[in-house]
Amino acid sequence: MNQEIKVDDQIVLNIKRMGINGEGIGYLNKLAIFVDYALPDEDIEVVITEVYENRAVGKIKNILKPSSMRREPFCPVYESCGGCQTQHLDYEETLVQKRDILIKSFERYAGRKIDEDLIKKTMGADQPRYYRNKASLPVQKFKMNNKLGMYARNSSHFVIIEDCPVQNQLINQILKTIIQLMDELGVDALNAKTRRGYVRSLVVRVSENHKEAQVSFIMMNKSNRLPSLVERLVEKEKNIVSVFEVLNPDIKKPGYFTDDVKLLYGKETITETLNNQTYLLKPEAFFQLNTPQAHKFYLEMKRLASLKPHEIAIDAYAGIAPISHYIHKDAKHVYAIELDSAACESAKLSLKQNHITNVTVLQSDFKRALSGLKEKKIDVMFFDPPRVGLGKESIDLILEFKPKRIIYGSCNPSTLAKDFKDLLNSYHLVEVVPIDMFPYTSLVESVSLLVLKTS
Ligand SMILES: C[S@@+](CC[C@H](N)C(=O)[O-])C[C@H]1O[C@@H](n2cnc3c(N)ncnc32)[C@H](O)[C@@H]1O
Repeated sequence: MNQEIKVDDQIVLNIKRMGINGEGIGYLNKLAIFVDYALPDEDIEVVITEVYENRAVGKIKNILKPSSMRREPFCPVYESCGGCQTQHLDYEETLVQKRDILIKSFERYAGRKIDEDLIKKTMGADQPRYYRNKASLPVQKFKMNNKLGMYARNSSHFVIIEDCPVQNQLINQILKTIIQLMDELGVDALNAKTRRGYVRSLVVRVSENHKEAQVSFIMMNKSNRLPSLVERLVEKEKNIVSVFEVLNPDIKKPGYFTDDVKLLYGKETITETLNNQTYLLKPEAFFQLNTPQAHKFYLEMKRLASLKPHEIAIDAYAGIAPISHYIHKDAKHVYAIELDSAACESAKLSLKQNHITNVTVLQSDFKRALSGLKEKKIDVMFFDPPRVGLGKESIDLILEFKPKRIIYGSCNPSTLAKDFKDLLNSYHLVEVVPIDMFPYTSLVESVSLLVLKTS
């Protein structure tokens, strides 16, 4: 336990920077103190709530000198929900802070000095609100009514949400209609106390450019009234073209989808168009949550790669293979590697629909698929892994292949910087472009170009 400070102490703190979860960080001597909703340059009166060996946590008691960038949050449940972390900061300034988070992560984890000029300005969103094209939200029955909500950060407290201002408005409208129909027809949400009820969560995805909607009911128990609800729903909400029922009775299991998936209405996929190419999205398959920003992300990947017509590329952690779609014309052949079977199915359907013949989809774990490509001369590798990053074993394998260029799309600056630590022994970092994929959250997405060092 730290000797300098204890729980319930009140101190005045000058906030120096923003942390990876959107909190303000100030220092008492050398001890970092993390304060939610505090902003860089502010003087804050803080009450200490937690103390550890190398850090402490505090909460704002009083803002003595507010930042000129402080703004009124636009969501009524901003603080209790916790889904967004930076609504109290001017949007343009959030972009500056995201670049800074990348720089600080490189300083901390990359094991060498990285020239800050290589890290470009964050590409902001033209429409930073109403951007999420998919909502996955729990529902609960309270006394007479069903309610939609979200569990507060690190808590089982259920925060009721009526309208989410970072979610596509069509999703908000569809969710409201579903809740009304659940009340009317007695298709109840799970009651957390009695464990009675049917619906655990609702997943709604919309395609921005076709305005098609797909609804998945994640069910604790089957309800024989669900088919009538769906009939009424699609009558009221004409954009819905695909409805699934997913049976997921194991309350302890995280996630939404199981193998027990049944199409109740319409088609298996919804259609999205990006860059004049059509994607067919199954409900379980990963697709970037912010469609216009995803377009910028893929264009940056294509630009940074500068592929040549004779080159062979790998699109690793491919999802439904949007990167392959964007780059296929520039390359001789692309291998898209993806673990999830629904995503691979969507990828194959989409490639066929777009008459693309020089992309092979390999449904496999990345390392296993790459080991199987030892005979091929891979020139360029594209990576877009989940938040855990690539990790040492994958990097060791990549270094056996030594592709000429690596394009690394990342949604986590810490794991990106840790992966750079090993990669930068053999590669030059040429450019990093942060892209604001999740406005008003602390999440930092980026694309980097690494070029093989020549001896
Ligand atoms: C961040 S998403 C990126 C998807 C895609 N590049 C896009 O932009 O839509 C990461 C993907 O990696 C896949 N994945 C996770 N672990 C994997 C592994 N070990 N091998 C291959 N793919 C994996 C996930 O199923 C997911 O589709």
